[in-house]
Amino acid sequence: MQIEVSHLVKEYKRKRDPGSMVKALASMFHPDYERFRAVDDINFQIAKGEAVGYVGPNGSGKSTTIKMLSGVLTPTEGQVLVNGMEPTKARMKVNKKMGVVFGNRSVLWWDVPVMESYRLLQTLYEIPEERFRQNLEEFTELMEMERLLGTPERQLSLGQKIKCNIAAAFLHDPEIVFLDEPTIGLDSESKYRIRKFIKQMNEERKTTFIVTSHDFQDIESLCHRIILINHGKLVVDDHIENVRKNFDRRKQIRLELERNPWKGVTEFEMPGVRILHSQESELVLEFNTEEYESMSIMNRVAEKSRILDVSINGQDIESIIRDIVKKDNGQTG
Ligand SMILES: Nc1ncnc2c1ncn2[C@@H]1O[C@H](COP(=O)(O)OP(=O)(O)OP(=O)(O)O)[C@@H](O)[C@H]1O
Repeated sequence: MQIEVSHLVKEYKRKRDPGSMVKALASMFHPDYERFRAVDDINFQIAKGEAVGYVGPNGSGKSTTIKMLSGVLTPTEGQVLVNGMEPTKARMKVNKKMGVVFGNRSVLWWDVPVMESYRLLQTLYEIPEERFRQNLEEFTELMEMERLLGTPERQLSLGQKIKCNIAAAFLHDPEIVFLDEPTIGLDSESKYRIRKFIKQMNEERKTTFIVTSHDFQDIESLCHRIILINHGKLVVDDHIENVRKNFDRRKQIRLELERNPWKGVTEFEMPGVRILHSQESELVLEFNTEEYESMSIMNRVAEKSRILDVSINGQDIESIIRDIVKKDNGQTG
């Protein structure tokens, strides 16, 4: 396995909630700290060439995990091995095999042409000239960035900046690349190009990817597997298709009716079936697949109106994940 994470824990200190105004004032002078687990006993393994979406709500511990995988933070307990090495102990060696792309941070120098930044990275990572040239040629062609190389970063648009940062992350032929919100703030054309480039690197070079993103189109288009964490604990680790199969609980039926008897009605007569939309001839219902089958709902509708057309949709992965998190938090609905 290329990445092995076992019983990984990271504890931070945070100020204890004082509970009352008086205590809050007192705690300004004598703050009372408590330790809490941002990452709490996580285990997973990632093989070379996998593309994994590491997802979870804000504050669930994603960045903390990635920082431990890349050797920036030392685990409180447990172990991370990258190619058999502990990242904090062999930081230079491990870093040479890694690349990072932060959608909202840059590794390029603000004031110098992009090419000069690349040259500095070449020196830093000791990239042989021939390899550097081949990679640069391939990346500039794939992401159409020839014109950008002579421009300082400060003059680039957000999309151009991200393209240049992505190319920068791949110049030293990393085996593992961390992508943190790689397409944040981009238009759909730039998103498409960037995702295409990343997929190509994954398929042709077998680069391993760990993607943390709140944009589930990134996750769906780039990753085969999802690891979901919540409050620092691992909740799901499976192929996206299995997550869809095992957790898709809500379906929507869109019906075109000759006459819609539920027009202006807010409740459907079968408990638990929700009316999402009801117009002249269109009715959209949502139901839980553990409670009902689509046929029984359609039969009930057909008792009152002729059905002209019907389509049935499952949940998208984003709403499936949202439901799993809600359930894990002990919420319903
Ligand atoms: N240096 C730190 N000191 C104390 N607490 C921290 C520190 N860094 C993060 N935390 C806390 O640890 C928890 C996990 O944070 P982390 O940044 O790993 O979450 P995340 O899943 O990456 O969130 P987001 O999606 O918002 O980026 C949060 O409660 C956060 O406030």
